[in-house]
Amino acid sequence: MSTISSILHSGYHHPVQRTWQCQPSLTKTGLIYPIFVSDIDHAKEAISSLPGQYRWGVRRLQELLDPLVAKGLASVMIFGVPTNGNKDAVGTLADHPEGPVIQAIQFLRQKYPDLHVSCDVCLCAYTVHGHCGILHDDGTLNNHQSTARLTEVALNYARAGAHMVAPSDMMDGRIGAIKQGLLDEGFAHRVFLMSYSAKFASAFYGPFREAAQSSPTFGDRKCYQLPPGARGLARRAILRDMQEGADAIMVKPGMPYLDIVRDAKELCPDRPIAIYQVSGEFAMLYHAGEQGVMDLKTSVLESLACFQRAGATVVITYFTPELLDWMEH
Ligand SMILES: NCc1[nH]cc(CCC(=O)O)c1CC(=O)O
Ligand SMILES: [Zn+2]
Ligand SMILES: [Zn+2]
Repeated sequence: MSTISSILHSGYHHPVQRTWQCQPSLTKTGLIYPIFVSDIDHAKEAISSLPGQYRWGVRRLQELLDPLVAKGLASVMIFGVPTNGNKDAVGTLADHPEGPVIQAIQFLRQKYPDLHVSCDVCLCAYTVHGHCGILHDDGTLNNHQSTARLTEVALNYARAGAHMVAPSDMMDGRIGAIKQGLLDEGFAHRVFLMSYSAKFASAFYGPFREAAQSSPTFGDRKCYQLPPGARGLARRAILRDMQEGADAIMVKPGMPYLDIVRDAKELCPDRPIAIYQVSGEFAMLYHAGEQGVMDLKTSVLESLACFQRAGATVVITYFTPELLDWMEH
């Protein structure tokens, strides 16, 4: 015989009651769509590792975005993809006035007045060696020079009109340096700083590196991205970035790291918490759906519900176009 307190099912028998048991649901403004922008103006190159995603030339971005904006797309995150010949030691093309990112910011701001335009800030897609910062001659990271260069890049994105900069490089001290730069240049009141605070050295970035052509030519990123099992380092990085002036904290990848999202929410209860459902997660769900192993819509919506349950308020996902069809608000 069950006791009164053992009865749970009556609390969620009806669909309305089920909504009462859940976090307030995420709406379309909580989604950020990552887009790859090529330095070839008229490009539309399929990315084989990310089915359905393309490297877009600035001149063709409208083809991608007109229908999505009509469905309620609120926010994009720009990733520049320069052709290999243009890469150098300091990532000049990251913020060159004719480069893909600055061109895309200017185009999007002028074409879509209500669109929230954000930029990933990193050097790996623009350096010859494919690392996220500037290197010493012996191949180790020059944290000081890297931070200065990343600050310059973030400020140039702000000057071009970006509403948000999101540094993914993982150099020590870059959040403080960028915040100070934004303050000094008078941008701090209109440019939002989202830190990739808890970014782990993950195999789940594999498909992205093909998309952005940003694989390191030697070594790996384990010296500047967190070891997957390192909860303590993640918590310290979250607290540090909050103290250095991050307006929001991001956790990346998403699904295997939901405990870290919960940690971020508890450490920073008054800031938006973002989660990046990365390229490898997209690929897993996509291929499972395609093979009929799982239903794509159901599993993607479930991942979203779980991100929210863990404490996320913003979700960066390649499924944004589908979600705009699947979500009602
Ligand atoms: N620093 C660049 C960057 N920004 C976002 C991702 C990964 C995104 C994804 O996998 O979808 C990466 C790759 C990396 O750090 O290796
Ligand atoms: Zn990088
Ligand atoms: Zn090392």
